[in-house]
Amino acid sequence: MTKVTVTPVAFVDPPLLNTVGVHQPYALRAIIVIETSGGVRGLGETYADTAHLTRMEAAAEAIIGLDVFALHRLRDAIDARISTLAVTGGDGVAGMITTASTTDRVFSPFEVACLDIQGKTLGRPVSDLLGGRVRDQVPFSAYLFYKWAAHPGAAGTNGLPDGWGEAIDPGGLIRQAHRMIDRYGFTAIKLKGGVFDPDEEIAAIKALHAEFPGVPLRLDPNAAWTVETSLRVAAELDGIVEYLEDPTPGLEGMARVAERATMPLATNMCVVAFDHLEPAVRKRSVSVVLSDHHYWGGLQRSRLLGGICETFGLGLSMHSNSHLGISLAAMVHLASATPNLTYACDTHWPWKTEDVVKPGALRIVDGAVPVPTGPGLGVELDEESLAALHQQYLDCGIRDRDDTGYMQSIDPGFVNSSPRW
Ligand SMILES: O=C([O-])[C@@H](O)[C@@H](O)[C@H](O)[C@@H](O)C(=O)[O-]
Ligand SMILES: [Mg+2]
Repeated sequence: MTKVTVTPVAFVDPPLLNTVGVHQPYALRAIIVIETSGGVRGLGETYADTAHLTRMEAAAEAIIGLDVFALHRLRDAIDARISTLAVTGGDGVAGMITTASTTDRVFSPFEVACLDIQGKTLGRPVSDLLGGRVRDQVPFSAYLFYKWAAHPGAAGTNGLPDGWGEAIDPGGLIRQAHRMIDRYGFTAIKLKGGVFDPDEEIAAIKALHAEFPGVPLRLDPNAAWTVETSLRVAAELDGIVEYLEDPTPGLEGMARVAERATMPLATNMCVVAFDHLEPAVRKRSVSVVLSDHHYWGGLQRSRLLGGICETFGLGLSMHSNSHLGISLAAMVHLASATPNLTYACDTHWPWKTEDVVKPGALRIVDGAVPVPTGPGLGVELDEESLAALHQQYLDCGIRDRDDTGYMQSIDPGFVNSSPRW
């Protein structure tokens, strides 16, 4: 590779509520472009928090000259370079996932960009580099959020409603679900919980169950509940949710809930790196791992995770954060080539209105994304959009995702604590 660029971008994001606060008016991402001496370009996408950007920029310099097929050497070079940096933090997920491997998180978008180049060079889709597709469409869930109608104007945006409307009760969530399902045809529903008292969230899930009978449901409070509260919610939602995601913090707490809950427990919080797998299996903390190539070290290492889950009889699903089209393409190629990924994946895709890739390559039809079959990732960078969203990054003033700080700027009494109930 002869040139590697890291470009931070910001895109408009609605006021989606979660247990640590509320999404800021713009979500941040970094776009990686790798170029070879032969003029082939590969794309990657990752978080853009300040500390992460510092590591990415250092890594980008360190890998110039390496072969895009030498992925082990690439990871070693990145590991060696970032271990010399005196930066901390920068998880890009508002403090919800802090124990993932820093090397894997930094390596991931470069690996994806290299696979994009490999695919383009060979004339094959990335899914073929991962063992080939086992499915031509990748199902996703309707990812519902409690939300406000608009960002408060004083907080730095125009305060205009985003079109989705307010959703702070079961009626609002049902309207949101109908809109999302009408538009995209989703056949599974996930609700981001941990926002309101658990009884209100139980009522919301029961209302969704009544409105969409037979549709698999999930509730994810991001570890907002104690073990006792988790068990109470689990008993109420027995036979209603296909899994309960991160009800309570930590492997120990999850194991105590798992012992008595009737439904599987899933996580993208207490098993987020390879060294968490052994204790999680030993303690029987979870039965489903939500993979995420952005912090599991890219697509090849996510396949390794899939193999480990298969070996230990763990289910596999896929986690999401606010993202753009390069990430969705990578998620779709990976999911298409992972036989044991049998749950509908998560995506924040419906919540965004801007992108850095040209439209058309990715779409959600009948709740699933048809896997791109062209060479590489199958998405093309839109240079004008990249420049515009980079300018938006420069102008918006946000440099780190901070859902808690933003919430406190609106509600000074808000306290971020886990567990909250
Ligand atoms: O977008 C959010 O607010 C989510 O809460 C996200 O940050 C989580 O990482 C994620 O979707 C999850 O499943 O925990
Ligand atoms: Mg989750």
